[in-house]
Amino acid sequence: MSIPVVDFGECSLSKKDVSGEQLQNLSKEMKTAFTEVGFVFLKNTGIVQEEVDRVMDISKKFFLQTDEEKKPFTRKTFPNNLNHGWVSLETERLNPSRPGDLKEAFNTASLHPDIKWPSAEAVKSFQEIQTSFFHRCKELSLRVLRVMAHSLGLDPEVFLGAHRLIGTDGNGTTLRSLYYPPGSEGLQVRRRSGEFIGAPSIPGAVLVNIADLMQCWTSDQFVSVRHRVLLPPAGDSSTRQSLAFFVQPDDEALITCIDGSNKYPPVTAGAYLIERFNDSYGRS
Ligand SMILES: O=C(O)CCC(=O)C(=O)O
Ligand SMILES: [Fe+2]
Repeated sequence: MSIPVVDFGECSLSKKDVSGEQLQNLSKEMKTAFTEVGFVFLKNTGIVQEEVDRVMDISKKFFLQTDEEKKPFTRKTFPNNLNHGWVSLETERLNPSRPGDLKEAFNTASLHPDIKWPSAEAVKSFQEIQTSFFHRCKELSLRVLRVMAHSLGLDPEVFLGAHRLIGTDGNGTTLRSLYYPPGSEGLQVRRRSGEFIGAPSIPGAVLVNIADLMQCWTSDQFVSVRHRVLLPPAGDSSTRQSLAFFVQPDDEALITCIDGSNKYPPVTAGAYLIERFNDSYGRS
């Protein structure tokens, strides 16, 4: 059993409008993936491998600089957005019962004009590349959110209405470039049966993860499942890179179960995110 692959061509970014009728089949396939697995690969999204490679390349150039060169861009030093910036090796701990994660990251969380961007010769186009890819991911995410609502028979605005501020400091959405030291094995996703299955990357495809807040919002109709990147086997010397776009509702959006139940208490998206940061970076 592997992660479902769905053709998103009907809603591709290369198409201007999407009619309700075209959403029918797509919605059905996405619903199955999100209710049974929690992850889905989307093909033909309009985001192409060349764009992804460009972001990967410039990110790698950033990571290959010395820690001294990266330090001025450290996360938590940007007053208008505390999640923006560089996360050094072993700073984050996504599983609180384990040591720090073996990875570096760069979070593009703010597009505010006051943000100081890396500008050394090797990474000159860093800002332009990260920013334009952020916008592409934003557009795709809005389309995915619309299909999600459609698939549950809901008003298309139910999720979109809470994602009006992506790309501003009133919304926590973040493009993360991740860089793992040599040998980290690929991503694995846990099935509901408990076994971990591989999620080997498909060139040109986008992997969508429901994640915890969306599970709460949909009252457990969509499932959020554990996933992990394993430690390297001894002797492997290749590094691993990935790009993750963490879509967040607007900070002030109140997330309440869409079925009207009280299965999860209402929470604003901003408060929820701060709580999760405290879990993975330590309370401050
Ligand atoms: O690197 C990956 O493939 C997955 C990263 C991830 O799941 C995360 O950063 O939350
Ligand atoms: Fe993750």
